[in-house]
Amino acid sequence: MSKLVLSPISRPLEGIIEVPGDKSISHRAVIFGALAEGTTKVTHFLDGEDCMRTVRAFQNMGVPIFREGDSLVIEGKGISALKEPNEPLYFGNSGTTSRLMIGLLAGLPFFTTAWGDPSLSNRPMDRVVLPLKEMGAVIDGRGQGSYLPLSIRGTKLQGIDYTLPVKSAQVKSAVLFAGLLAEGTTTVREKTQTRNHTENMLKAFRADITTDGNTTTITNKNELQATDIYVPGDISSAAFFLAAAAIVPDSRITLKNVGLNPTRTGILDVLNKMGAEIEISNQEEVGGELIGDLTVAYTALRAVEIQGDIIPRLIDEIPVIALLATQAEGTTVIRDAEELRVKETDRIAAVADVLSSFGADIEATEDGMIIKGKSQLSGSAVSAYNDHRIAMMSAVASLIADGEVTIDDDSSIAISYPGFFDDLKKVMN
Ligand SMILES: O=C(O)C1=C[C@@H](OP(=O)(O)O)[C@@H](O)[C@H](O)C1
Ligand SMILES: C=C(OP(=O)(O)O)C(=O)O
Repeated sequence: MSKLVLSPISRPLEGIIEVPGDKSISHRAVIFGALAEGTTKVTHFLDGEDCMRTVRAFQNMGVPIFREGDSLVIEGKGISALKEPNEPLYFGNSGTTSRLMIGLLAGLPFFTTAWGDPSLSNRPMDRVVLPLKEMGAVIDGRGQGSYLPLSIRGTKLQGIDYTLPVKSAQVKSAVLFAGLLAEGTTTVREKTQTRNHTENMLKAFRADITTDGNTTTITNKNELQATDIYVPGDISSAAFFLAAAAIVPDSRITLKNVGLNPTRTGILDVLNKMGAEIEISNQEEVGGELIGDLTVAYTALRAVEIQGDIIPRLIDEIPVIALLATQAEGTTVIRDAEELRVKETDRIAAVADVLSSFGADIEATEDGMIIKGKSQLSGSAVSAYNDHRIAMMSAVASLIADGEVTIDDDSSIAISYPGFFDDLKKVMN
């Protein structure tokens, strides 16, 4: 636990930074590398705590995974070489590790137990357990398998045709992983498109998968082909610097090699609508994922309405978007974001609490929030709710507060952005 005291800054933010690798893509690179036959080299892998949970899970199943220079090397020996772990798998704080791994473990021929920290133990797992049970999975735990710890007796699964009841890439991915191991064909349909990194990477590893709009079909394949992966910068991490540049007067920041997959770029649409100018340069496609450099400068912001299909494209950025809204003229309304209630913490309640401590005019609603701007933020002592995104949002807010900000514990930042304060220092000099 480490308490953090931050002082407001008096100079603009300026500079160029490269944010760490994308968390979603890093998890998936480890999973597919471990399932494939051959060596997968992952460059710009995110060394955050969450992704290390996925690495350790596969090490516990006998897959050699190690660092070599800047890369992570995974020596896959194929799906059939995975071994029953001899200890319970610990997924820490990571929802992505849990949902994706449960999908996979359900179809592997051995027994596992999985557990997590107190936050993860309160997050719903029935959203993956229910479709997996329809496929024949044998899973048990509190609330009939709704919460970790879970026991998973891997078994032969049957393909299904499943329409996602929640807008969740984790659920989609869990069913696709199970589909990779199941007999027959598995189809996943989503009403609103969520991030598609699993589909992109399954194609790169030569799985038998097709996508047609929001429908994905996968057929059992025992062999995936190893391939090297470059992990783009995480737009969810870049978001904190996009916001910082937009709200600290006269700032200008460039972020290099950021992932610009359209299923993730909702925050850029929101910033544009708020009046911020974002320059995108050096765009290219690497391994099925779009990347590019982003430059953002300080501008007067105006309020926006955020709802509907854009929500999954910016779900993890809503805490920092709420901070942006406190600096925008007018009333910002965020709707359809009820998923925030079941993240690392209830992010609707946490954001409303933290930003009102800073003096913002914010009201939590059932599925979002209403923020009236523009407010002068004041120094305050806040809780990060043990949530990395709330901790970093609070740190960015401190840049424009008129007094000292104390954050009770900043250790959660290591979940997704271990070098956050080093990068912040780079643009403060
Ligand atoms: O698939 C993924 O990598 C993720 C999907 C999202 O969660 P949901 O699938 O629960 O919406 C997101 O919030 C999370 O940070 C990462
Ligand atoms: C919700 C998040 O991650 P996860 O679901 O993997 O814990 C996040 O990173 O904001």
